[in-house]
Amino acid sequence: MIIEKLVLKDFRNFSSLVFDDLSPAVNLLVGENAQGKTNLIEAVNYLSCLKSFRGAGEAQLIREGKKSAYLAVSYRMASHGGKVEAALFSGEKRSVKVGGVPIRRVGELMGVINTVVFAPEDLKTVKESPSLRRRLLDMEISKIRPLYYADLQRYAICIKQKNRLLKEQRVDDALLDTFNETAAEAGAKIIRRRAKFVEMLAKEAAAIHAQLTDGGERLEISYKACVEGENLQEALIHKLAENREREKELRVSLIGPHREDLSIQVNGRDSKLYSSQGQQRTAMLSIKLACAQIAWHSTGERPVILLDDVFSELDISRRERLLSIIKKNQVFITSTDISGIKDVRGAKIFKVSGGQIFL
Ligand SMILES: Nc1ncnc2c1ncn2[C@@H]1O[C@H](COP(=O)(O)OP(=O)(O)OP(=O)(O)O)[C@@H](O)[C@H]1O
Repeated sequence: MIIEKLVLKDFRNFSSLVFDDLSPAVNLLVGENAQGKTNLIEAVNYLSCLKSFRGAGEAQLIREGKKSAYLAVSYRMASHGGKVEAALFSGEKRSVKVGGVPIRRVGELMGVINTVVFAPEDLKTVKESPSLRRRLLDMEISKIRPLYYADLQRYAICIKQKNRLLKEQRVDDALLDTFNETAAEAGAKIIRRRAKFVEMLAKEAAAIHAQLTDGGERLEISYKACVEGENLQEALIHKLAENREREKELRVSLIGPHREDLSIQVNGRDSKLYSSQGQQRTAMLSIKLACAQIAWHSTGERPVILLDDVFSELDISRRERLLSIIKKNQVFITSTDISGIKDVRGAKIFKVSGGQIFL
């Protein structure tokens, strides 16, 4: 897919922007620090999932001193084109439209615009808590399987209610059984999808990582679920029954996909504990590019790739290998330094300065 036009009004440090001379290949957004480069790719990404990849809330996205912000992208795919727009208001509910029609749930937007973003914050996914690795899986699967998002929501609500019950003085066993049944039903679907996705991810990411490192490093990814086998739902029911007393004693839900993790190993060792910062960054980049490959295979459309400040961390040969991997996608790359990237074939260079763009 190709983003043809981005319109911003009072979004972050952009008061008013119509950005419509985009390249269908590489777009280099170059400028000094704090000029609005990341804000631009944050806006494109926001319209794909209604979340800021920097973890910002809606209030932070609205230009300081203003009460509302507006963002819109027009896109083109092989079969059709369309428009996604969002209006954000301080203290009021946002309004989101796809093709001019308001949507009520985030799930309705999933997969409409597919982007894969890689930003310095992504290093946390390797280094920090399992919840970030689960979030990566869940976001990427939702983009290609919008129904998965509904299963996740159903499961999350169930676990929240179950945890509330487990905190009560006297736990109603019949109610606990009901929650466990719902958790097993939705949980089994989540585990099945995650396991299948990670199987593809492991293969794609290992190949990309070998390419990026010129065969110098080996990346292995795996997902260890709490249950395995043909009938995951039944296995999960049994496991929950086995752990019922322990859950009651500890007053928290311990078993299920909300407690699982993705293992990321470089050269046979846990990347979180043993890899250098550069190795972790390359591992994460390989994982994100693999997600883009999977999205392409699953939907027939190549996602838009958003790379925030990635070049400054890569040596020239890794930059060149990276560009050859993503050369068929539309790409947005932010950088403070034009040297070393100005010769990228087919690239359009935009200067970003003080919330404005110059060609
Ligand atoms: N809600 C907001 N209203 C107005 N300005 C904002 C808002 N949020 C962020 N900014 C400003 O936007 C500017 C640009 O931020 P951005 O992160 O896009 O910079 P950048 O060009 O990517 O810089 P760097 O190269 O340092 O990463 C900053 O000066 C920041 O203070």
